[in-house]
Amino acid sequence: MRTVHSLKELRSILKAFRQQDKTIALVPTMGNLHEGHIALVRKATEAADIVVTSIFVNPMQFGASEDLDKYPRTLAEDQAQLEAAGNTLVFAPTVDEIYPEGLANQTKVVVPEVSEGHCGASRPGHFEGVATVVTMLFNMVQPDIAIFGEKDFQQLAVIRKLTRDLMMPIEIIGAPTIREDDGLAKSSRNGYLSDQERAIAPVVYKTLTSVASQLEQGRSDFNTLEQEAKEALAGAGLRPDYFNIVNSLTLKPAAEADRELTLLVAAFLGTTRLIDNISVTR
Ligand SMILES: Nc1ncnc2c1ncn2[C@@H]1O[C@H](COP(=O)(O)OP(=O)(O)OP(=O)(O)O)[C@@H](O)[C@H]1O
Ligand SMILES: CC(C)(CO)[C@@H](O)C(=O)[O-]
Ligand code: BAL
Repeated sequence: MRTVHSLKELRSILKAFRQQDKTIALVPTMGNLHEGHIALVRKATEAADIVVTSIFVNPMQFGASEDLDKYPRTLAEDQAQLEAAGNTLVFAPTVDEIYPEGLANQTKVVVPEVSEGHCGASRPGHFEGVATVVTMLFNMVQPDIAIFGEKDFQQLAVIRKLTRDLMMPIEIIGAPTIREDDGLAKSSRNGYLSDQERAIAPVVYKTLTSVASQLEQGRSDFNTLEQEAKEALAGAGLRPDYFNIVNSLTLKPAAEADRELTLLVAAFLGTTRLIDNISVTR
């Protein structure tokens, strides 16, 4: 497995693979890899000949008061896990390589509708940053396939729409959320939790599954269910950011006639912001 830091090296290696008619899968990450990321890489190895994993903590998607500076950077450990999972190439560029003219002068990609609400409302500019860097990664790697986790449900919807709207010949594959034994979705940010917070964190998934089963049993008073879920989170010591029951495709508030629903949640535990979701068919 090779690691490259420059676009020039990346392009020259990929050109050789393309000349051999190899198919390429891209797994974009911000590093500090865990089993959730590795599941994406394994899926990629089944779907394409060559797997490129990018590791880039993208400053454009972080708000001014967010955790850009403290976000864990663990390249050596990440490389070892990727090698074991059958990854071919790691692309770990510097910020200057990606934004040589700085962030203020950078052309941006805006994805309407699905970027609005939920994390888009709580993290203004976040999905613009994600859509921009993912578009750039797609142009740099030119993959046949790209794999993203369903844990970031709204992000996956944003990327599906941008790929469709910009006519990119890339198949987007979503992969299920990998969880700890107690249900907590694996996330790099779980590492910020104190022992006491870590013990409380599974309440997020427990609340999701409880609301999901009530929907399956026929409840459709969505606003009341959302309110009850936020109260359950607050009662356990979390500070709910949002708990929204939405149409799985549009991410708009659920309507009585909708059959495919997704429950989207974000909540703070101390200073750590956790997100999760679960989908229900009724
Ligand atoms: N538990 C998980 N199961 C499946 N996919 C995941 C999981 N966690 C992250 N991913 C996916 O891995 C890719 C890279 O995500 P990222 O590097 O932000 O990881 P993360 O652990 O979600 O970090 P963060 O704590 O910053 O949200 C995304 O497509 C994301 O959806
Ligand atoms: C897709 C992504 C790598 C873009 O920076 C990031 O948002 C992430 O890790 O989910
Ligand atoms: N996992 C999505 C990346 C972010 O929170 O910035």
